[in-house]
Amino acid sequence: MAPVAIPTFASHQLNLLSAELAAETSATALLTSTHSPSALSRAGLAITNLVIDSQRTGLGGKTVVQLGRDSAVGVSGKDKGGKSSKSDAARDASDAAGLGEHGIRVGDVVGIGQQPKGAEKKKAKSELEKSRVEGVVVKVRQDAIEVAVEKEDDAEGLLGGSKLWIVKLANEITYKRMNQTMTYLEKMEEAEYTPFIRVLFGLDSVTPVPPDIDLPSSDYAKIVWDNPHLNDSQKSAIRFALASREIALIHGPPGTGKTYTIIELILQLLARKQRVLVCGPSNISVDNIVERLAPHGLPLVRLGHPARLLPSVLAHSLDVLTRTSEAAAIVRDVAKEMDAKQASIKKTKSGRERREIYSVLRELRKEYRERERGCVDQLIHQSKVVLATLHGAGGFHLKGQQFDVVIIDEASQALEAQCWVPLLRAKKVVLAGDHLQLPPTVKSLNVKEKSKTGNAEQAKADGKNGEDGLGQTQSKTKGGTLETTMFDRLLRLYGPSVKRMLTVQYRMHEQIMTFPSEELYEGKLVAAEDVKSRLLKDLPYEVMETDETKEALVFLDTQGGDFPEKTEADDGGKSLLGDSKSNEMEALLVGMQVKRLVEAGVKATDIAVITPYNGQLSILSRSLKEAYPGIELGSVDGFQGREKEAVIVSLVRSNPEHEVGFLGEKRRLNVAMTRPKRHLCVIGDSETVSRGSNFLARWMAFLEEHADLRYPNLADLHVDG
Ligand SMILES: Nc1ncnc2c1ncn2[C@@H]1O[C@H](COP(=O)(O)OP(=O)(O)OP(=O)(O)O)[C@@H](O)[C@H]1O
Repeated sequence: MAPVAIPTFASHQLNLLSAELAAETSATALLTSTHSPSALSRAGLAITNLVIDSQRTGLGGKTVVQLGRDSAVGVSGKDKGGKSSKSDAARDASDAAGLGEHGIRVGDVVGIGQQPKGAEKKKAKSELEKSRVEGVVVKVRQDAIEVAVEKEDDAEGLLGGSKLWIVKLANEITYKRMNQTMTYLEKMEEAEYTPFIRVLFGLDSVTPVPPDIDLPSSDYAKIVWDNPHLNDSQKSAIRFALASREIALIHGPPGTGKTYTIIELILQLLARKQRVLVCGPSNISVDNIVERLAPHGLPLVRLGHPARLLPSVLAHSLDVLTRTSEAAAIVRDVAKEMDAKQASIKKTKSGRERREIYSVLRELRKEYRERERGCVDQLIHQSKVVLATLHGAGGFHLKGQQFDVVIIDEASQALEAQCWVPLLRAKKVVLAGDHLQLPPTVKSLNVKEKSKTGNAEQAKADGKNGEDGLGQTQSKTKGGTLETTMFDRLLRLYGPSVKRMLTVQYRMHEQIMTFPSEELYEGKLVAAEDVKSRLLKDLPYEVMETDETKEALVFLDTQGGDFPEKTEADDGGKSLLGDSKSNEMEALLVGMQVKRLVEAGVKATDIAVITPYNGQLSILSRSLKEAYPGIELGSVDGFQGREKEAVIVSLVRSNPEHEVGFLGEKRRLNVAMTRPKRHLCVIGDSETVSRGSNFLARWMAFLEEHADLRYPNLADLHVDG
């Protein structure tokens, strides 16, 4: 493939990103501007009638405000809390009331504002904008919510005495970082391009890795492995990543131990005195690595808002280290003083007194920041491994820092612009991912062509015949869409010579693995000894041997037209799910299969039902959630990265026109069929599905030949109830 002009690439990315941000924020903005606080609260996007219970200095010197229900609301005659401290009786009453049902979670960005009163409701948006204080939710309890406010001084404005409300906001920070990075790339003079940047765009060729690194005669053969259990493909990938000069892709099909391999790679790089920055697209992807790396006792630092980190990795968080390390003693003193001042605000009697305290607090905060800055620099400088989300690597903490290697886990789930945030600090990159599973979720259809139905699901399906496994949508559009990841692009630019594939999988029964392996992974996957013949009947708890539990692969073929699909909009009117498809008869079959598994002794928590269609998901939730507590129901997209002992896949599509919509996307099917460990049950109409693409036709043929094939009929459903 031809080299890419960097300014053209960057400006194309900027366009795509602005369309994506617009798609993300328009929904929130529309809601907050057109709905009253109480309507937003009913929709789970806001919590109303709040007062500040308390304030404290939280992690990283941030002011954390705790908001609780205004005890005057709904508890007539009680003390109106929030001024000094609530009376016990009022607190009991408000505790009992709690915050009610809402969808605000730890890590969400929220706005806290004065709640508009009745007549002002129409002006809710402008009121909110004026007085809004932004922050990140750090704790959610039944009766209170804690928010770390962004600009500490703002908290002052919230103490005016009137009722407050909080509303969930779109998180724009990730876009800001991507935009800054792309703008920087766009404006770079050619003379400023580093050799590494030139290679990433194909302006210079990648340095070839010596061909003998896996041979016993090579120096790389003498590596002393920290983990004695690595398999050969993992060792080879690590040698390759160590030997490569600029780029190494570690291709990890489902269950092949990508993260496992990355841990060893980090240890090997450190042994070679390399400075490493490890990133992932999500907090959980980064925490997963911190958790596995921490037992090795290395000096490591995890950047990121403490509210968003797993409790188990908090001890390595920069914010926490800034408080607990020796270097931090000097910072702690100021924090203590700030806490004392903050606590004294509650006791103030006049506005003047309060203002005085705030002015002292401002001075203290300035000092705190200066001392913290020194401490942070020291901590980061000492750490050989720094871990952050991709956009987190763009924060001020890493300003001026350079790394020998940047490792990006789950790279095929990351937007390319996101990857560039850490890469501007690097000389070499190792990307671990699987471009044959789903790419990052893109909300805007941006440059994708709309299908004749104008439906997003259908538009995605345009890729159904893309035989490269990536779908056509990306290759159709010059410059690609946001779904084209850096992993994809580098693979197209340089071909397989820049990657190594992990080939032993530790998840699936051999029979479940065979089709995806043959079709997508060149037949190279091997099932590890421990998993290749594991069945449900061998679970470590008592499970009866039945037709279900002794089979790894079951196919319920609903061909014949008795199990027709339905479009939500067929009911008349546009439902919230748009025109997502569903299939009620198929949902009954799913119910029947779940019942059989549970009756055989399989725990509901070991079963997942997944389907590509939200319409189907909502039917399944109605019928299964209550009957089988603990069962997991999910969309295919939402289940990526997960696994379960038994998985039932409901394909939904069954129509005389043989249309398959976005079922045609290979990567989605790949994710669906590679989630189970011991049992995969596929339910679908082979007549419709096999006409969707060659891939689907081959899958149906494979299932007919190799699965335990059954042709359910309506009578079965009545018998099984
Ligand atoms: N060489 C190995 N020997 C034994 N077990 C292994 C080996 N490599 C990986 N595993 C096991 O395989 C499982 C998957 O590993 P890991 O979580 O690292 O995979 P992953 O590729 O990151 O996962 P996913 O496929 O979900 O992205 C883990 O339980 C891990 O312990």
